[in-house]
Amino acid sequence: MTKEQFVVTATQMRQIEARIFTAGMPVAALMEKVGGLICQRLQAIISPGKCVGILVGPGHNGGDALVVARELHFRGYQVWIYQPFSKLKELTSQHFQYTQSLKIPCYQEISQLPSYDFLIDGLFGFGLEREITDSIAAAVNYFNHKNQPIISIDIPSGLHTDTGEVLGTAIQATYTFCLGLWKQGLLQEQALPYVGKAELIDFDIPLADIHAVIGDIPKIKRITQTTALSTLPLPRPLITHKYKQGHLLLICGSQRYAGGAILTGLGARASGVGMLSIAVPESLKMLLVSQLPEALIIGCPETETGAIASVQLPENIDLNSFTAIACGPGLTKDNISIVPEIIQCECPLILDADALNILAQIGTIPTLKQRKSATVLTPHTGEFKRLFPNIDHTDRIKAIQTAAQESGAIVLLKGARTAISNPQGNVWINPESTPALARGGSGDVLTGLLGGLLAQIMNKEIFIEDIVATAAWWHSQAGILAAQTRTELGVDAFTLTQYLMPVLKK
Ligand SMILES: NC(=O)C1=CN([C@@H]2O[C@H](COP(=O)(O)OP(=O)(O)OC[C@H]3O[C@@H](n4cnc5c(N)ncnc54)[C@H](O)[C@@H]3O)[C@@H](O)[C@H]2O)[C@H](O)CC1
Ligand SMILES: [K+]
Repeated sequence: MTKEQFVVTATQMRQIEARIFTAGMPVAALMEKVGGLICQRLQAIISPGKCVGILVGPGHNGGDALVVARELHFRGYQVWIYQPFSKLKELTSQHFQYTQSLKIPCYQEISQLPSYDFLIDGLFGFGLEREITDSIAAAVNYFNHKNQPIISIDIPSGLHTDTGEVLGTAIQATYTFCLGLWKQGLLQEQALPYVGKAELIDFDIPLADIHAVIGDIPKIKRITQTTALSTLPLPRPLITHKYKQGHLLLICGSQRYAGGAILTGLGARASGVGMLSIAVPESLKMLLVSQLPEALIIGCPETETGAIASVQLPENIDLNSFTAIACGPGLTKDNISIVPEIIQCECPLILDADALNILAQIGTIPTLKQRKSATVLTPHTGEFKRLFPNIDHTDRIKAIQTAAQESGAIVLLKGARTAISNPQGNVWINPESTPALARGGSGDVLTGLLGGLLAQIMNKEIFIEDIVATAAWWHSQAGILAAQTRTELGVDAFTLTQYLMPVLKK
């Protein structure tokens, strides 16, 4: 595992650092090393001679900031310090004293502050214990309103290290330099408006110390490009044929939502799955054939509202001839017998969109209890609350762990920070996405892509959860790439399908 995959709480970080100190690394030496690494990084962002304001807190976050202040001062930046605290930790106080002997200007009142080009936020790190109030809160709000770039050390001051919630108020960082290991709060949805562009500053924490504290297999992992690409069925074996590359059945579409079937099919196409069958209402059959000539389109009997009345497969093909089934996009809730009809299939089953709404209607847990094979649910927040109305939804990570554990399914909760949990409570968080994906149809593409990937891993030692994480990563990277070229307004779902391949090429 690479450092980028780990996610830690404040307690875990404190325990890991305590091991390093007990092993003999002096605290001051670590702070010096960290301050030097931050300074190196800052010099790549702030051109020489610029004016840099440094916010200094009472703890070691402040200590880091003072090391940075001193080093930027020696490198010719115009540095001033804002340090409004009366009591500082010993090491922080020594660093503060030295900056004063270097005549680096220091202010206690925001009214006296000079102008600045950049602000370094060293108020609080993972030692934040309570709400930020009074003059500190006023200062944080003052700096936020100045609308000038702020670089937060470790965590934007004011954010809860584990939950990402705002304690009173919080710095809205342009960049967050997270130190050593990713803090869990930075990956929480509610932290998004405060974290800005986050990067990890590795200060050589020994892997042994990490595993000693968080165990051999961490409960919560951050999806990275390395882990995502490692599970793709690439390269393909030289000797293969279309039936060995999986056979996916999509059950989707209705006269009201024909496009959902097409988008799901296009997502599946991009996955490279060997055989693709798409069951749609009979009246959509020719439309799908025209859009996806390589797919086997199955025209099903339809209700008078134009929804699939039942999944009627051609003779000698039954549900168990497929290596994955995905059901839901564009289905409508007109016919709720579809879910019970397919729930017994022996291959991995993905339920999305209206299949989830039907599942919620007929009873999530009792229905899923019938499953003998893997099930993946891909709700957005609204569908998730309907599926699991009785669980606490405040902390998204705990909510999907509970839902997965109660239902026995893998739950992928879509959002700005899509999170995945398996029934054992292992969690994968997708750390990057784009608001460009917040459009109708994006989810259909993900369902097709995920279905196609799941269909290809049969009898391989790839965990289903890893493929689900890969699909989430791939889908969001396509959105990010498309938004880069077409702006965040230019990523309609069809365009998104066209950017799936370029992500792999990249
Ligand atoms: N542990 C190390 O040696 C290293 C830590 N790193 C950096 O230091 C911080 C963690 O340092 P710590 O002193 O534990 O906590 P903070 O600097 O975050 O400050 C907490 C400090 O502030 C007081 N406090 C907490 N909440 C409030 C509040 N709402 N209002 C006022 N005061 C508050 C609390 O009593 C503490 O004294 C970590 O994030 C890193 O930045 C180094 O990177 C490596 C060495
Ligand atoms: K900070």
